[in-house]
Amino acid sequence: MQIRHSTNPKDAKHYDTNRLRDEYLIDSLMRADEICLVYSQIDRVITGGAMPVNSELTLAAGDALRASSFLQRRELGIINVGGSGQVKVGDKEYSLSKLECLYLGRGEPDPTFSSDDSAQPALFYMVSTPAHKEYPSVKSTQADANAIHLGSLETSNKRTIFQYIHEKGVPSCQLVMGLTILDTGSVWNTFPAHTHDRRMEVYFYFNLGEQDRVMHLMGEPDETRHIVVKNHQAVLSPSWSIHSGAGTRNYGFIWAMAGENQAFDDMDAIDLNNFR
Ligand SMILES: O=C[C@H](O)[C@@H](O)CC(=O)C(=O)O
Ligand SMILES: [Zn+2]
Repeated sequence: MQIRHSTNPKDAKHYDTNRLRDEYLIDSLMRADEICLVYSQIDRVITGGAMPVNSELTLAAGDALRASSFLQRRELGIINVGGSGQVKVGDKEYSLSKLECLYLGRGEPDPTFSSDDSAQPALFYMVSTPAHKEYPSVKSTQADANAIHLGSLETSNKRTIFQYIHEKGVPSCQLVMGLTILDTGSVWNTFPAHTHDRRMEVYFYFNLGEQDRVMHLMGEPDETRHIVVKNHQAVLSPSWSIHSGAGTRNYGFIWAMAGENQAFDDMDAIDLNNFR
């Protein structure tokens, strides 16, 4: 598990391209028969990917957590962005097709991941946050999610937000998680951009081709920077940073948040007059 520290916006404005990428970009999450994990000190969020091809993979605590199991003091959200696969937790087995979500509550045994077809491996993206009580583990399909339609084709940002783990959906201690799908011809996400001082966020991009890129925008609203992002890469967004972007085509992204509250609407839209 790679460890990353928190950063201060006063320092971040002096970062060059490499440093920005080292701190905020998670460039490799889906590697065959591996579980990739990044522990960020920003709200202690763990971002990970599991890509089982020829073997079953187990998510274990490892040394960094000093815990008896990964979920001893944590909760976990999993969304599959690949072929269908299985998540085994104790004597329960959950089948996850593309874009289905599984919430695992505190206290669950170490989950194992497998693919139904090694030619079309499952790609389990996951985000975990500290948890202080048990909530039931729940699988949700896209139909179970709360769908919010936003944007328009005129502004190249027609998209649908699917909220899975959130205040009015699957309950959790602090994790809020879902995904957004852009319509064909729409390339902009989360514009006008916003910040939320009470929560950090992680964006994970998917449904991009090899030759596609998203110019992910970050930074304080009056000190914006960009990170060039490929398919299946993620970007950490501290609470002081905007998180937005434009791609070379339409795409999807999984967003996950942790922090002080779970109020999705507790965000501050950027006044475009102060946006630089
Ligand atoms: O705080 C909320 C998150 O940034 C995302 O849910 C926003 C988003 O998916 C979108 O505008 O498309
Ligand atoms: Zn946000």
